[in-house]
Amino acid sequence: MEEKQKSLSPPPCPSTVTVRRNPPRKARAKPYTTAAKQQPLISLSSENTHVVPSFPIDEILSIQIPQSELKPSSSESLKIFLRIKPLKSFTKVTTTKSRPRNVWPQNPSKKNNAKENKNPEISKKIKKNEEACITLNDSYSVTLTPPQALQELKRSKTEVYEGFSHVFPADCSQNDVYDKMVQPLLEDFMKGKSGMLAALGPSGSGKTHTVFGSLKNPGIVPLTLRQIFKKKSDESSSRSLRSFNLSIFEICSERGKGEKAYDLLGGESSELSVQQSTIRGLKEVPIRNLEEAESLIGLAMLKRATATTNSNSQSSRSQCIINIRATCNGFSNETKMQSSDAMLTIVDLAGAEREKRTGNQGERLVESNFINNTSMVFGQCLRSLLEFQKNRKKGLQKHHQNSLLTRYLRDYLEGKKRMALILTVKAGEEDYLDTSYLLRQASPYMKIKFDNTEEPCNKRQLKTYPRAEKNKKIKLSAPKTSQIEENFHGERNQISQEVHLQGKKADPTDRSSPILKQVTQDKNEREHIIMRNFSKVLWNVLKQYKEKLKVAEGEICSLKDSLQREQLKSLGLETELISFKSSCLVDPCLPEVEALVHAEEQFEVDTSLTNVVTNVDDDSCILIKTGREAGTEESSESPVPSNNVKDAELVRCHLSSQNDAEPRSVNSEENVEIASASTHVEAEVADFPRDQAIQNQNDLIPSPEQVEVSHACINSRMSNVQTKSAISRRFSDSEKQERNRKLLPASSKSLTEEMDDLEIKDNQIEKPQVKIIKTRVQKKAESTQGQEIEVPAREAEPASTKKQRNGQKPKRRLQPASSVLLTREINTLEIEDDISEPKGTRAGKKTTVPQPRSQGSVTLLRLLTNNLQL
Ligand SMILES: Nc1ncnc2c1ncn2[C@@H]1O[C@H](COP(=O)(O)OP(=O)(O)OP(=O)(O)O)[C@@H](O)[C@H]1O
Repeated sequence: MEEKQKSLSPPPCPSTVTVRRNPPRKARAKPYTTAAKQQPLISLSSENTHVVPSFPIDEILSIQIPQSELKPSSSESLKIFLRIKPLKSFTKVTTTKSRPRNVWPQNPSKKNNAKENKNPEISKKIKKNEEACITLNDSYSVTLTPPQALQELKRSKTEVYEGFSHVFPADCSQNDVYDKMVQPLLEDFMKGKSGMLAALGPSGSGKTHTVFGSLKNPGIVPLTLRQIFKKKSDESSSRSLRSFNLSIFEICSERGKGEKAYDLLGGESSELSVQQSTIRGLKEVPIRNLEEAESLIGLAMLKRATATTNSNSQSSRSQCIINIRATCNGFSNETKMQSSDAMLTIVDLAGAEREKRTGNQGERLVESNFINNTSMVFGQCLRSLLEFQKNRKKGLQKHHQNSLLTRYLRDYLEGKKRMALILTVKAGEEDYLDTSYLLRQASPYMKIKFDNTEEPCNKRQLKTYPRAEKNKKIKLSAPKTSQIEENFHGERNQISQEVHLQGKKADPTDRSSPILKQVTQDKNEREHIIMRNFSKVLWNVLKQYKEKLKVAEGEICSLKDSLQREQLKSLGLETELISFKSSCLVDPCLPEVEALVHAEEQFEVDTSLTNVVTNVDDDSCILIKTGREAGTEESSESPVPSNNVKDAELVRCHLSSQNDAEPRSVNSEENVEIASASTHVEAEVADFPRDQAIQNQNDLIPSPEQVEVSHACINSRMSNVQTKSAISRRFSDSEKQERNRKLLPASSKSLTEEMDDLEIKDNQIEKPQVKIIKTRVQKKAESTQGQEIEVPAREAEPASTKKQRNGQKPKRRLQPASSVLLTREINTLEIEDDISEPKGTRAGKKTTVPQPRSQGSVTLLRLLTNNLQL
């Protein structure tokens, strides 16, 4: 009972505070944990009656139960060992470099002592290098302490790595490693179980040394071979039938392009074909004894790619894989060995290296990239397997596809076969980062240890600043006013409490307090920021609206443009409609004109030539009338109704354009109309026999009534002119031309050549009717042949003009504005010139001989001139 009570001593009080940053992992083996924790509880209950003993530090150290709990079980497929490289070797390298050539090797310790005496700086340096960053806690855990420089920067903390199968201290031997790490695997291998051994660590940390060793200190491979053949020799006595084969190959990168495998026991063409995880063509050399095996190993090492780097004078530049295959040819009753083959794989990985440290360049740099990449992938696979071992529910994350090595070792990295991994680390301070990186990646467990006494103060300092963080939260979460107030009051209370704690009496309502002032200022600043942000948002919204308005204005402008275009189109259509109407107005008149002409013929036959002239005058707006045919006689006896006379007049104007060949300059549309009208009258009058005109000269003197009628006719003509001018104002030049082709044929005299061409077309259209008229007029001319008398133009001045000169004004004096222009145009006309001016070629078609202007036309012109003058 006493022994039991002694063993159930009170729980130890730790000398240092260890804070676990990461929460306790569920994957940790719980049976150990619970057992370890239950034990102190029991002891507490049992020790209530006893006197509290003195603080048992020794016992604490002996009760490292958690360490034993982290010891992985032998059933786990992955075991991780740690080997610390002695610092001495690093010092040795340093001294070797400083050793002059052509000098025999000396005792290093003596040499160092001598140097220390000579140069104290060097001794300091060596001493400094001798300071280790890693210390062994026990056989399963180590503590990694950052260098002082990093500690000051607070970039790193002391880390405790635990859960290793075994930690080999710096002074351990190769045999220790073999015994603890290789022996169990070899035993299983000899029983027919495959297994793998791998060395992982930064460059120059002793992987190759651990795996191969030297002649003096043979490593895993030679020791294993020795053991194998030793066992074989033992078994040979017991008639065991087993054979072993050896194959060695390396995986390296070819100029950084890809991974390639080379057979280190093959001939010259040693490159191997790689298909996924299978390597084909690998030569397996049977090994019958240790000597053969060692020689093969030596041969392979010579072939293996190595190079000198800053970290290692003979650095491995490839991943080296050694396979020892055991083939069982029979069944041993003693060992119960299985008949299947077993493979023992030993891997010497190339060491990861930092570029800065190695100073690699060119090909070396490419190699180191490949090595680092492979090491990283291997480390990822390892980490996944470790996590999977802790918590199998999570599942295994697979990374093996990312490199040939991990693909080849897939079964091991997925935990399907047993694997023992030895991590080699350098213990120097300057190796801290490399070591820390490796241990974080490959150690089973890690703890961060806070032993800095300043931390509580820091935490207290942090505690005093959450106000700023609170403010930020408020700002981001668009707070309500009540929330802000609440926080504000909370802050104020907190501050008052703090002040109270400091021994000062502070009134929360006292705004003069500097702290409260600060709070108020903070609040104001916060409000200011809120308002500023709000105004920014508003400003942005306004900007957006402005842009939208601009877009809308642009649309309005485009719509306006399109509207104007549509209006122009409609105007064009309207113009076409009017022209079409006018053409329709002309065409129906043709039969009426024909009827008029027929009526004229009948009238000619029935009556004398005088009557014919009268009829012609009727048709031409009764400009020339005999006194007998005035008044009611015209309306009753005329075969054509008065309204039709106007239409006929229009047609006649149109037709008479063929006879108009006299070119005249035309200033406006109105002038063209009037000119055409006048020329038309002239042509009409000129077509009649001169003697007839002379005969009727006295009769041609119009009465006042006749003058009125003629005025009415002129006014109606003027109204036509006005409408045309109104139209001309509305339309473009091209439209005017088109319109003139239809409405203003009589202006051919004054039109340009272009219009003359158009007239030709018109002539072609109107030709048949014109011919009829011509033939009839010719008939008239034949009938009155020999009666022609040349009459001077001045003599043929009509009496109506004389009457006008005498002051007799016409009843209707209404004249449109365009008539002013017309008047000017008429005034410019020289009647005398017109009379004497010979007709053009076109006129020649009808009247071959140039004739002076008739008296009637002169009269008409005078009449027009007088009537249009203001
Ligand atoms: N435990 C040790 N005891 C004595 N010397 C060691 C030990 N470990 C390594 N060395 C020495 O350190 C040097 C570098 O070791 P090694 O070549 O094994 O490193 P490495 O990890 O294989 O490097 P790399 O990855 O670059 O190949 C060698 O000269 C080796 O003898």
